[in-house]
Amino acid sequence: MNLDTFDTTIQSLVSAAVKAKDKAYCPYSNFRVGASVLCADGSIVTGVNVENASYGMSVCAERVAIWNAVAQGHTDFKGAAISCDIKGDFKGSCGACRQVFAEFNEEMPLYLVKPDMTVKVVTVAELLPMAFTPKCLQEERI
Ligand SMILES: O=c1ccn([C@H]2C[C@H](O)[C@@H](CO)O2)c(=O)[nH]1
Ligand SMILES: [Zn+2]
Repeated sequence: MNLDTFDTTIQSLVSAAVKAKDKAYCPYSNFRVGASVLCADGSIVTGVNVENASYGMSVCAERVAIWNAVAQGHTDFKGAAISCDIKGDFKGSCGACRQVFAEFNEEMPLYLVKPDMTVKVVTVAELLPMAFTPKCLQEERI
């Protein structure tokens, strides 16, 4: 979908993810990712992937965005946008990030953004069916 299909809030969310990508710290993969989350009060918080010489310590843009937002007092998320430089088919977030999104809102729309600024919308539930969420811990147990 074209960006002008969306309302101005989502356009801002998408633009924030694309702009954030410039700050990605990815000297090992050279794979830049920018993410943004839309909070219930309308604020937008961004993240980038942050890599490390100890490769396994690297973290994705999506989780940095969520963690930044939580650190700023937000836990009610209405959507997230993710921008990377892949020109081909849209790519969904990694499994770890899907799980972190599901913690807060399984129905949350994710706006996947390609370099030509076309957007695909998928929900967290579509990317991570049967997620283990906080509700699961309230289920009756033996
Ligand atoms: O959805 C994704 C997939 C990968 N990465 C990062 C992790 C690593 O820094 C680089 C290559 O995997 O891209 C993200 O930030 N988000
Ligand atoms: Zn990830």
